[in-house]
Amino acid sequence: MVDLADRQLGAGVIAANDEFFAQRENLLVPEPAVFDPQAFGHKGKVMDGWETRRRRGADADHPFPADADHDWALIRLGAPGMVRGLVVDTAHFRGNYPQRVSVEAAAVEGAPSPEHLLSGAVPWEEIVPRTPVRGHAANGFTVRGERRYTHLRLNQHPDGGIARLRVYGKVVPAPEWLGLLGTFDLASVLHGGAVEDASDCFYSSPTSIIRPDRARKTDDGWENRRRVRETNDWVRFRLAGHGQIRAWRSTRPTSTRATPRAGPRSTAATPPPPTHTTMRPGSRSCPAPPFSRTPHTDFGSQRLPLPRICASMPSRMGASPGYGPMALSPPQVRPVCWSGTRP
Ligand SMILES: NC(=O)NC(NC(N)=O)C(=O)[O-]
Repeated sequence: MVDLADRQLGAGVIAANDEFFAQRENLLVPEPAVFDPQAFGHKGKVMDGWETRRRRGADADHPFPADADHDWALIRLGAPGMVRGLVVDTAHFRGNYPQRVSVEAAAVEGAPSPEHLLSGAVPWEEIVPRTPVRGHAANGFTVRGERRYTHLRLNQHPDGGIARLRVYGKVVPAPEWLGLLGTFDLASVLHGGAVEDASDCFYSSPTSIIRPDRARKTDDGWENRRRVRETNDWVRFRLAGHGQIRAWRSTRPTSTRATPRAGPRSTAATPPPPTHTTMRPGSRSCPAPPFSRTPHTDFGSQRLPLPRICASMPSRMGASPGYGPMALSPPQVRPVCWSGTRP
């Protein structure tokens, strides 16, 4: 699945009501959050995340925050789509994480301002109800529903700090936009292409090679582990829809083949990946969602690509290992149990 809130797809945190201790933009930094125990600034502990000030009540007669008091951040998704899962990562926020979080979502085309999004004219739907979270943990939520969203509102009740937000889902571009483009990259994640499977993801995810941005360094690409065996490494892509191939292009080391041999689980005679294709407006077909409709608590048991890819990236994930399990199970949204405990 794709992180719809990936900064490299164009996602951004466009507003927040408060960012006293740490800036909202940190929420979408691609790398794991870091912590320097010696780093203190004029306001307090330097934190890698979005952290608001502590709330108090309205006056001496009401010393504590009211039930409705909360802090919020507005996120523009890099690509519109259906949200399947969220990770609210409170890494390194051990005493200053929020007591509860909630997430709302809306679909507004174009580039709406924060003022417009908050004006009351935009209908927001709650996709994660107010739910207690753990500190220094990756708090995972499964989201069900077929609605397509462009923006999220992340709320912390009543205040606190969150290191990272990841929004996993399926890209659903506007059909009118694809029709206007005419010829476009049918494999691109921005247009709904996705990686279905791959022979190896040891160093990095193969989704890297269908991202719209240019690779800047080696780990911006797909790299498998080095070994000798009977087959080449392979990736199976799901294209955005049926299309007429005009051209295709790949950037690869010279020793690899343009037409990969089918891997053990790939479809036979897989053609080379198309990149520039024409799609007839309205011809796009959405594949079945990767989540089942039954409640579940574990991404892994649903055979989702996320943990499999993460699990096969020990060199990267090793930088921030361990996420505590959660015991909460609200009706529509279920926290995901992750193995291990943060050090
Ligand atoms: N040590 C802290 O984290 N203090 C406060 N936060 C920061 N960032 O200083 C707080 O508790 O809100």
